[in-house]
Amino acid sequence: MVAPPGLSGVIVADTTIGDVRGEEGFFHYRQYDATALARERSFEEVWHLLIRGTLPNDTELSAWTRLTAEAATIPDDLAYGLLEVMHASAGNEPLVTLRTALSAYGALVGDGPLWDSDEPTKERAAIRDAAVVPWLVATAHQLAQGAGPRAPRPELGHVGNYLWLVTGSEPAPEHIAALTRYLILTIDHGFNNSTFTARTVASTGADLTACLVAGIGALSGPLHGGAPSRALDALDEIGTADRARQWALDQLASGNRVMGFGHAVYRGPDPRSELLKETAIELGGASAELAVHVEAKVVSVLAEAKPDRVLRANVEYYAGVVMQECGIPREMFTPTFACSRVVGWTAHVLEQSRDRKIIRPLSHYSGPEVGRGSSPV
Ligand SMILES: CC(=O)SCCNC(=O)CCNC(=O)[C@H](O)C(C)(C)COP(=O)(O)OP(=O)(O)OC[C@H]1O[C@@H](n2cnc3c(N)ncnc32)[C@H](O)[C@@H]1OP(=O)(O)O
Ligand SMILES: O=C([O-])CC(=O)C(=O)O
Repeated sequence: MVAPPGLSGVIVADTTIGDVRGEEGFFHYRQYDATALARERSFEEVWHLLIRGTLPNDTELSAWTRLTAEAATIPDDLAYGLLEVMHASAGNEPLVTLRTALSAYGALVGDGPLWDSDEPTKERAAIRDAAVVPWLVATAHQLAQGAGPRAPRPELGHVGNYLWLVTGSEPAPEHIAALTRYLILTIDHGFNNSTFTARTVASTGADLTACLVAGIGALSGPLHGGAPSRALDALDEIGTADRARQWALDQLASGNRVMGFGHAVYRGPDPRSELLKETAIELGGASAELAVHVEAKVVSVLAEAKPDRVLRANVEYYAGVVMQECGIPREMFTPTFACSRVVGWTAHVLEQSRDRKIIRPLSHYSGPEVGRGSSPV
């Protein structure tokens, strides 16, 4: 059996974490509409849902909030070694420093392979790694600016604390609300490339941090998580709405993809893009207005160029506009995405680790003919 290119449309695992129904333009976490969760719930509640399988009641939420806030603090005896590594990587993009720092943190903590761990140990590692990523990301950014790390402010909640760590200012309630929506919308998304990557590593029984570092690597590419800053760069380049159509035509004529458009699974609107568009408009600002105009022009140019494919704005398009309005610098867009997706990766890694079957497909050899005994001489 030969799978289609990119494994498109192939089901490779069972999951109870969530799903994307591309034809319907719908996705869910566990048994809840993910966009409803993004409108109504806190990040901590959805995190609990992904890891423990249920939305928490008040008592569970208090305990979970305490647990995750404690896990977000690097123990003093490890902080020095970790900061040494991060300083050495500070000249890189924050996402590169994140993957380096998370790997170093995993090494300092010294978890064993998932294969040998019991469920409570695996869950502890999952919470710890996901909790610490926002601080690592924000500190990577601080070090790249030649500044020192900021002390976490857990009383602001997971999202408010992240905004504080990145911007150094008291976060506005509307920015916390907007970023919460974005972060909940991007926690998980079926078998996207980075999640599949993390699960593939998990299927070998490797340690949990190794799975997450692999996921970060996958997320860094422009076709996956690396698009929002490029989408915003494009808006800057376009400048005014009247230039959008020609700009899009030029992109296609040069063989370029328009970043923030198209999707591997959605065959109509991406529901995340619709909610983020609403959020961007609520936040106001010139970028949102321009983005709305440009979206319409780009969609019509793509429809002319690819009449047999519906290519719409994906989650990354308005993500950049929302993050910019919240005061997050452009080089921090993909690292901010990593802060939410790490929760999805950990849920998937825990699930995959319960299935003791290694993921190992086949390839079709298409080189010169060869047989037993073929040798270079
Ligand atoms: C969180 C996320 O990862 S969301 C995705 C973020 N990435 C981007 O925004 C990058 C731009 N978009 C893309 O590159 C693609 O749409 C992807 C990677 C998201 C999906 O890729 P695929 O599943 O291979 O796309 P799909 O099969 O729908 O492509 C169909 C055709 O449309 C073209 N196409 C798809 N997206 C775009 C785009 N944004 N700009 C121009 N052409 C496009 C493809 O090149 C393909 O053309 P072909 O038939 O001549 O080969
Ligand atoms: O599902 C995908 O292929 C890409 C995506 O939107 C995501 O990972 O959020």
